[in-house]
Amino acid sequence: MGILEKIQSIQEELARTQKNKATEYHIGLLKGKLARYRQQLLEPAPGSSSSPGQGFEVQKSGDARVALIGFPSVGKSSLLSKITKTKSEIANYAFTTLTSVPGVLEKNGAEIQILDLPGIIQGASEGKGRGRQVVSTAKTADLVLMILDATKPDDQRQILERELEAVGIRLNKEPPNIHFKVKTTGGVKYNALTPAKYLEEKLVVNILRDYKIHNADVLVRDENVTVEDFIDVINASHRSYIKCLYCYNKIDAVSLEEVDRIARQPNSTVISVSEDLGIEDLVDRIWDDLDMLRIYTKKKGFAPDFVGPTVVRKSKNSIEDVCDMIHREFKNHFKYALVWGVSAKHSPQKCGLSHRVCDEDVVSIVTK
Ligand SMILES: Nc1nc2c(ncn2[C@@H]2O[C@H](COP(=O)(O)OP(=O)(O)OP(=O)(O)O)[C@@H](O)[C@H]2O)c(=O)[nH]1
Ligand SMILES: [K+]
Ligand SMILES: [Mg+2]
Repeated sequence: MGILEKIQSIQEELARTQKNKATEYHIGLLKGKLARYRQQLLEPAPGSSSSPGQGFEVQKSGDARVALIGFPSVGKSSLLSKITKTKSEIANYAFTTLTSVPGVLEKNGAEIQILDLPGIIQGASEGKGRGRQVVSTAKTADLVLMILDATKPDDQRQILERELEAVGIRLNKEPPNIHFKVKTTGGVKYNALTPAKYLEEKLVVNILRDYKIHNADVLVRDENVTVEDFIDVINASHRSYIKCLYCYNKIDAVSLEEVDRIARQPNSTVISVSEDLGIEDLVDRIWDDLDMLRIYTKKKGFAPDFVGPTVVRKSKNSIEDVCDMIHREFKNHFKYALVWGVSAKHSPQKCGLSHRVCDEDVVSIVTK
């Protein structure tokens, strides 16, 4: 049996197995196996030079990358052409775009790379069309902008989510709170801070056995983690936790009531590229979701540079991170930093490398 058939047979078994307490354990094992085969599918076949799991090779540029993911003809290229200076071919037939087309969105002095991609369809992650390349490219993004057609049924979103999940992308989710470490001896040591509701030691041990892991520490820190979460932790090196903004295009073609309903869904925004509706809001949302901070650097005796801010992420916002953004060598010559703005207790505050900056702080780095 090939991997695709194995995957299919497990999926069929999962579909016909009723979910209840008695089958929970068996379902857990099946899910572990399924994840293992899916992973194999994404890896190049031994001896082959091609690597099916690879994305389109587009040089990363700017301060962040946003990938446009969606079915054919939902308006991905129309949007790219609207918010960047790049023109990507637009037409009313499916699969107009056949490769990855990068454009640059300028916002708040930052440069955000927007990647227009070919449309994907159900089965993309298993290699239908350019699908696998597209979903693999999505993995490299800081934000997935899922473009949806407001005139189409709700299930379009779920189908796309499943395709992204199949290649290990987890949308709008934090990594599961499980400590996991593979060891060389000692067997599997399972512990939970409070008893896990959906996991038990025997299942954990047997899933690990299927992965040929016989020695490991497992500490469950959150009672709500699921079997899927545990499988994700075993496969952590192949998982990407990425924010997703759901963007419904073509609202010019649906009723106001429908627009209102869609706009109220979580992480969702509504636009019409052709009627120029909601575009500014969308760009603001992209900026917010990328969690970027603008830092204005200042040389001694000069006014701060308010035109070309140094951009850092909220999760990497120490003075050390700011130094790294300016120059690789910078922190080696670092003496102290002067900081003006929200993060400073007084202006300016003299700070070390670990000080955390806020949006629009002014920073002056003093070197040795
Ligand atoms: N009614 C309406 N049509 C739109 C809107 N935006 C784009 N379109 C039309 O939708 C069709 C597809 O647009 P594209 O930008 O080529 O779509 P795409 O998602 O890039 O398509 P592929 O590259 O084939 O995957 C074109 O005929 C556009 O003119 C919109 O806001 N409203
Ligand atoms: K199209
Ligand atoms: Mg296109």
